[in-house]
This record gives sequence, structure tokens and C-alpha cells, in this order.
Amino acid sequence: MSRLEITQLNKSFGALKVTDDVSLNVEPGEVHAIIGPNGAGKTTLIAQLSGELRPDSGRIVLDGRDITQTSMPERVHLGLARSFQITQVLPSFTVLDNVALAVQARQGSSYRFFGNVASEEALNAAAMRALRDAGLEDRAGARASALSHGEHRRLELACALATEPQLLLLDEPLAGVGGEDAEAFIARLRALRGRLTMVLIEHDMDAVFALATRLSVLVYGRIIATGTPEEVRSDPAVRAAYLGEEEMPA
Ligand SMILES: Nc1ncnc2c1ncn2[C@@H]1O[C@H](COP(=O)(O)OP(=O)(O)OP(=O)(O)O)[C@@H](O)[C@H]1O
Repeated sequence: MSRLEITQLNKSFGALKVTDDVSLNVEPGEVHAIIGPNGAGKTTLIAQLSGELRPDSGRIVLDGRDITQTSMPERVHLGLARSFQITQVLPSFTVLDNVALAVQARQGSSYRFFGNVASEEALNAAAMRALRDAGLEDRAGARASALSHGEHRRLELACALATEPQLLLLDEPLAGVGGEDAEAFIARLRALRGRLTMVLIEHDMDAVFALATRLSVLVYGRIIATGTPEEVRSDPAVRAAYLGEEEMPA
């Protein structure tokens, strides 16, 4: 069974068709990148997957369950997390406490943050696991406001991981992140490959080709190609669509 099945999804803003009959399967453990020129409809597609936007028609199925009409919080509960959107980092809280709050949000009211030592320890242990996966464990005690931009993005990743998602939607995780920070981030995401399924939108083509197991290319709301990085890279229609836009690695 596919982790995610998107069938004939359509979404328009007025006369502008932004998602045009999109069908796509994402298999468990894969990193599926969605690339395409500016304005192709990538963010709009992700927003429909997260539940922020409702499609006009079509179906979204997560692990065999139709979630097309399911609310955003319920989707999170079902194992779908959108990084960089579902969590708001609290700057005056420590890195660890920020992630612990995200763990607590997943666990609902069954845990209390204060008052019960055992539950607090469990909360912190789960938060530390997420911090390790995001490569931020050595910054656990720092205030979130003291983090660099790259570290801040990894904190957001840790908060998303704290919800233990089956499917993680990553919307331009490397935006504004450069150099070593970007490399560290890509290494973290690579290490997570196979453990959870990811749908990735990213403008940095080197990162996309380093991470994606498969890619879909979106142009004017339509998927013009889906395949492995090699297949997509050599597809003439894809190269034509990218001409004069973003660079495709040779
Ligand atoms: N809420 C909205 N109302 C009207 N038009 C919208 C809305 N959101 C997006 N659009 C339009 O839909 C089209 C697709 O936008 P979207 O942000 O999904 O593209 P994108 O591929 O993510 O672009 P980018 O790579 O530049 O982030 C654009 O033409 C955009 O102006």
C-alpha cells in the first residue's frame, strides 16, 4: 500500500488552475521531491496535503484512509506533519523545551508538563531523540532565540519529528540556509531517509538531487514527469520547462 495516494486533485484560484488533475503515489520510505518553476503550484499542492487548503475535487489517501476532508490537526494525529508551518518556535524557551512542547502536543493531555517527574523525564527523552535526529542535541539547553538561522530550521525539523510522523512534508527547508548549515541539514535528512516518508519542495537542485529517491515535475499545475533523479534529469520535456528558470544539475 502506498503511504500517500493523490488522485485527480484539482484546485483553482478564480480562473487560475493551480492544481490540474494531479495524481501521484508516494511509497513508504521514499523522499519524493516536487520540483517545478516558480508559480507552478508546489506550495498549493503541499497545502492541500497538509489540510491547510481544500481541493476543489480529487482524493488524498494516507495509509489507505481518505483524508481529503480531514482537518489539519487530525492529519497530524494520523501521522502527517508539515515542517516549518505546524510549529511555532517560542524564542525565550530552551531548544529542549520547544521540542518537549511538540512531543506533548502529540501526546495530548495524557502527559502533564509540570508536576509529574516520570512523565517529564519521558517527555524530555522523546524530545532529545528528536533533537538528535535533527543534529541539535548539543544545543538542547540554549534559548531558541540564540540559534543561528540554520539551527533554527533544524529546531523546526526537530519539532516536526517530535510528532513522530509517518509522512513529513518539507516546504523549502533550505530557504535562507547556506554553506555548512545547508550541508548539515541535508545530511540529517539523508539519515532519516527510509525511516519516514518525505515529500520535499526545494529550490536548491543540488539538495533535491542529493536527497530525492523520486521526483515529480510540476509545470502550470500539471505533473509532466515522475521518476528517479536520473530519469527526470534526462527527460527533454523537463529540461525544456526549466530553461531559463532554475538550474538542473548536469
Ligand atoms: N491564495 C491564493 N489566491 C490566489 N492565487 C494564489 C493563491 N495562492 C497561490 N496563488 C497563485 O497560484 C500559483 C501557484 O502558486 P504556488 O505558491 O503554489 O507556486 P509554487 O510552485 O510554490 O511557487 P514558488 O516556487 O514561487 O514558491 C501562483 O500563480 C500564485 O500566484
